[in-house]
Amino acid sequence: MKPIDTISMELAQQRQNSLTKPPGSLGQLEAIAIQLAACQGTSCPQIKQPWISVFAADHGITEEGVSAFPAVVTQEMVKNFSAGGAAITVISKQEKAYFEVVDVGVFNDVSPLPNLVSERVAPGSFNFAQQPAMNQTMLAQAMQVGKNAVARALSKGADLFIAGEMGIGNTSSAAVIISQLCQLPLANLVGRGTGVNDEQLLHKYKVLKAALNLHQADMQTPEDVLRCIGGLEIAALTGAYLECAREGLPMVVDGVIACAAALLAYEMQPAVKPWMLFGHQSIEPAQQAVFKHIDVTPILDLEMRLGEGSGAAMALPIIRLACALHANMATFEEAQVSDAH
Ligand SMILES: O=C(O)c1ccc[n+]([C@@H]2O[C@H](COP(=O)([O-])O)[C@@H](O)[C@H]2O)c1
Ligand SMILES: Cc1cc2nc[nH]c2cc1C
Repeated sequence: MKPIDTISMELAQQRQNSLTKPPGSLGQLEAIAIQLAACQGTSCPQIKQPWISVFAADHGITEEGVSAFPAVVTQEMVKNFSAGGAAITVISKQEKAYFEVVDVGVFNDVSPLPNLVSERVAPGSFNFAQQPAMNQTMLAQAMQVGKNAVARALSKGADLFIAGEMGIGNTSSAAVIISQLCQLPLANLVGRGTGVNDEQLLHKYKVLKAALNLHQADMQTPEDVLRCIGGLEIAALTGAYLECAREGLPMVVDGVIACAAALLAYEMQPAVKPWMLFGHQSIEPAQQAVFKHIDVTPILDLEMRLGEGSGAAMALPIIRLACALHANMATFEEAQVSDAH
C-alpha cells in the first residue's frame, strides 16, 4: 500500500487552523480536505476527475427467496446503466464523472452495450446456502476485474475512485461477511435490502444463519470469507479498493455492500484505510458495524439504500466544496481578522 504524505497532511491541518473561522468549525469538511491533502501529496487538494465503476453480478443465494426482487433485475439494470437511466448514471453526468458498468458475472451475457465492460468470471456465484459462493479461481479472477477498473481509471487521469455494485441478493452476502469479520450476531445485521417484508426478513435471517454455520469452520482468513460468501462483484470491489490504495488513488466507499468489501480490504491490508472516504450511511444495519469496526464517519445520511455507488457519488459535491473552502478561504492574516486570544 502506498503511504500517505504526512507532511502535506500537517500543512493542510495548519492551513485549516489559519482560515477565518474558529478552528474545527467546519467539522468533517476540514477532515475531508486534510485527508485528501495527505492522499494527493499537496497542501491544497482538488478533485478534477472522478471515476465511477459499477460492478454487476448475480447470486446463487437468490434461489432461497432472500430478496424482494427477482434476480433478472440485475441484468435489466445493467442495460439501464448502459442507457443512462439509473440513479448513478444521472448523478455521474451531473458531476461530470467517468462512468462504466462492469459485468463480473450476471446470469445472462447482455454484451455488447455502450459503457459496458464485459469481464465475466462466471454466470453468477454459487448458492452459499449450499456450497462456497466461489472457488479459488473465481475469487482471484473477480478481484482482478476490480484491479483492471482501477488501471483504466488511472489511464484516463482519474483522481477519485467510486466503486458501485448491482446484484440482486447481495445484501445477504454483505450481512454474513460483516457478521463474520466483526464477530457480531447476524440477527442484528440482516436488513430488508430491496424491501422484504417482516415474514421474508425472518426467512432471510434463517437462511443466512444456516449458511453462516455451514461455512464457519472454513472461514479462517478474510479471503476465505469472501470465497465462501461471495459474490463476484464484492470480490471485484475488494480488489479495486486494494489496488486504489496500492496506486495511491483516493476512493469514496458507498453503502452496505461496498462497506462489506471495504471491510474485507481493510482486514487484508489495514493500510487501505487512509485512502478511503465513506460517502454515506445507508439504512442497512450492518453498515454501521463496519463504521464502528474501522472507526470512520460517513459524510452524508440521506436515508438512502440504493447501492450502485449512488451514496458515494452524492458526496462528491460536498467533497469538492471541502476542497474549495480549504483552498479559497482567506486566512486571519490576509483578511485582517483578529485570531483567538
Ligand atoms: O447500498 C446499500 O446500502 C443497499 C441497500 C439495500 C439494497 N441495495 C441494492 O439492492 C440490491 C440488493 O438487495 P437485495 O434485497 O436483493 O439483497 C443490490 O443491487 C444493491 O445495490 C443497496
Ligand atoms: C430497480 C432496482 C435498482 C437497483 N439498483 C441497485 N439495486 C437495485 C435493485 C433494484 C430492484
